[in-house]
Amino acid sequence: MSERRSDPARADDGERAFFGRRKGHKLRQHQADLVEHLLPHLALDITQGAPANACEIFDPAAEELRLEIGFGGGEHLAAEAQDFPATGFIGCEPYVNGMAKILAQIEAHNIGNIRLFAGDAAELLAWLPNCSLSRIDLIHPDPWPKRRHWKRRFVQDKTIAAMARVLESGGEFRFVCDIDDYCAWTLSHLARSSDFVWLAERADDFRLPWAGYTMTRYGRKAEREGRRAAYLRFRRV
Ligand SMILES: C[S@@+](CC[C@H](N)C(=O)[O-])C[C@H]1O[C@@H](n2cnc3c(N)ncnc32)[C@H](O)[C@@H]1O
Repeated sequence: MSERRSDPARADDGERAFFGRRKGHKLRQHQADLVEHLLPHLALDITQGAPANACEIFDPAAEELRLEIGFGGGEHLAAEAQDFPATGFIGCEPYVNGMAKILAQIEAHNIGNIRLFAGDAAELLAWLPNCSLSRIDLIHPDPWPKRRHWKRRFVQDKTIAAMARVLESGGEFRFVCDIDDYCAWTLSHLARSSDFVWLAERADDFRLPWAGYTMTRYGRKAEREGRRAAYLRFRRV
């Protein structure tokens, strides 16, 4: 992974450094065409103010709005968007090769209820109005397993507060991860937030995916390598 030099510990004045990679292998011609010609129609421009009713980023306005952070190849995002056509979905992914993949699925299946942001989800969260989302999914986030890199994990007190601000009351933050330490980290960070409650009542509530869950590329990789994912659901109180 390419890394910025700045120390995220010093990015403490409201700014959060981004550490993922933005580019991988060269895009095929059709993928490059989609990024050049289709993405501008679907991309959110966060340099402009958000509409007071964020559902109006869709025309006609969506019934509700959901966000998937770091959608990777877009398997889960594309499936959810097709299963819930009245819901508007924002997919956030800084990695251009992932962006090309979701654009190909949007084109192939003529999906009309996805908008995209090709940047850091923390910036997108800051742009969204209060109480604008019914759900946020963070599926197999970059795990940053080394202790000195934990501060690069997406789940931090600040991003939890940002998610709490944009989620409506009763909305959900859903987190899927196959790295035990990151699951424990997320549980302990969410536990000390008064904005969320963990919804698990029995082990199967976090050991098994929720109904209708679409496995992602990283989920399949974890299974192949013998790691079991946890499926954590938190409700915004
Ligand atoms: C391990 S991959 C998982 C991809 C996909 N969710 C899956 O399960 O296959 C993590 C993804 O999160 C993206 N990512 C990392 N930091 C991010 C951030 N700050 N905002 C949005 N996406 C981010 C990466 O580009 C990468 O595609």
